[in-house]
Amino acid sequence: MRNFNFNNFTDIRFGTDQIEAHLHDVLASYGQNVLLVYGGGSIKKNGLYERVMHQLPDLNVFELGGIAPNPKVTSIEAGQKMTKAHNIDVILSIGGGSVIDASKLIASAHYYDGKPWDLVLNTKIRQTLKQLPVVDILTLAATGSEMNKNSVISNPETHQKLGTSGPNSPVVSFLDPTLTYSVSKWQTAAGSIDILSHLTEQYFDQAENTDVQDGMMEGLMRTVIKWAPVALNEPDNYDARANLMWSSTMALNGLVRTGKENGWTVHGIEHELSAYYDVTHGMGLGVLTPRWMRFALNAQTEAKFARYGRNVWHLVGSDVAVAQAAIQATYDWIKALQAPTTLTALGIESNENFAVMAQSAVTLKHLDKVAYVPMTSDDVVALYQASMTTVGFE
Ligand SMILES: NC(=O)c1ccc[n+]([C@@H]2O[C@H](COP(=O)([O-])OP(=O)(O)OC[C@H]3O[C@@H](n4cnc5c(N)ncnc54)[C@H](O)[C@@H]3O)[C@@H](O)[C@H]2O)c1
Repeated sequence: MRNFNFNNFTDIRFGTDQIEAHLHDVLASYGQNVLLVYGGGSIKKNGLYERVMHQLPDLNVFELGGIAPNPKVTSIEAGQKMTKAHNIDVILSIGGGSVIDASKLIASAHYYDGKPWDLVLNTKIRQTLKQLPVVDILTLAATGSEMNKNSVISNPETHQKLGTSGPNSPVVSFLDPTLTYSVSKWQTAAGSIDILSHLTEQYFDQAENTDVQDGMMEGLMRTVIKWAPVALNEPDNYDARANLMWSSTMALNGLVRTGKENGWTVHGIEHELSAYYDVTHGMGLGVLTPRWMRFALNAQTEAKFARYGRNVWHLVGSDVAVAQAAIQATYDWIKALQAPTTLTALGIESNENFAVMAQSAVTLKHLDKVAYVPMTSDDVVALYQASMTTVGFE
């Protein structure tokens, strides 16, 4: 286990009716001027917007809607202008990971006079800046953005989708599972796959003997595997939505990454897919993960894959048999969520960009050094190529 520092100051308000009980006072404690950030407008259709505004009659609420999935840097620029123009005291972010990610970067950009993309390219600058407080109301269980410092921002002009980390996570996060009843089957599946991927990325890691973290992750993985199909079939099953929501937060609030090397191989490779083809993040991960597992299984890693098979999938048998069956079980679970199982099914018809995407993933994520099983750009091209068909899995 590596050395680590761990703290997380996000105040979680989990469950129903927390918005009515606390939202007003939480926001007012930071000031009168609120920037409300949201996405495509589903909050206006499902009544959440009215419900929130009803709580805030005495606050000055300015609105920035239209944050797109895979949020674009242009939205951050718009938010930066608004926070400065209206002397914003606190950001209220309502949505999934895209909206919360965008809000956290806007919160930093408020204290910066240059272009927000500078802060993505150079996280060190961002770390020296103050950050507006971000209060969020989570509407989709997936990313853990509600309790971490990360944002992932896209720049379509440069074909880049990059992670950036701020000094603070949201100050308060409202997690009401009932708000996720309206999440579509597609997004429920994508979010659940994202949660599982966050866990496998941290579980299969160069640091050894991290039993505290691995045991917690096995429990979280079993939870997602159990409840995602239930949420898909019964969208308003509270227990399913509650377990998915809390596992998404716990998977990426920093707790289980402690003491790890944190190679995050598949995310680096997926970010290139989203940057070039704007695919749904979780769906890209769902296609790549089983193929990456096949790549990563070797004599050195077999015992860890067998542990995954026994403790997560309840498989029995020899190490090699359990390891292979666990990878197939991962693929079958993703398929059963009605998720695409090939890049072709995600609309990627040609391999023309694979070489440049692979090179970028290896360079940005140092996949040749910190990955669980180091990868060259040729390995990544082969992974993209293997993800074009179901050969080996069907
Ligand atoms: N910050 C992090 O640590 C982190 C981790 C992983 C991924 N990400 C990033 O987060 C983004 C993905 O976020 P996401 O998976 O939460 O999805 P999202 O925020 O992009 O939302 C996906 C879609 O679901 C809709 N939606 C949201 N809530 C809904 C609801 N209650 N009912 C109906 N529709 C709803 C949105 O309008 C949107 O169209 C990607 O850019 C990804 O790279 C961030």
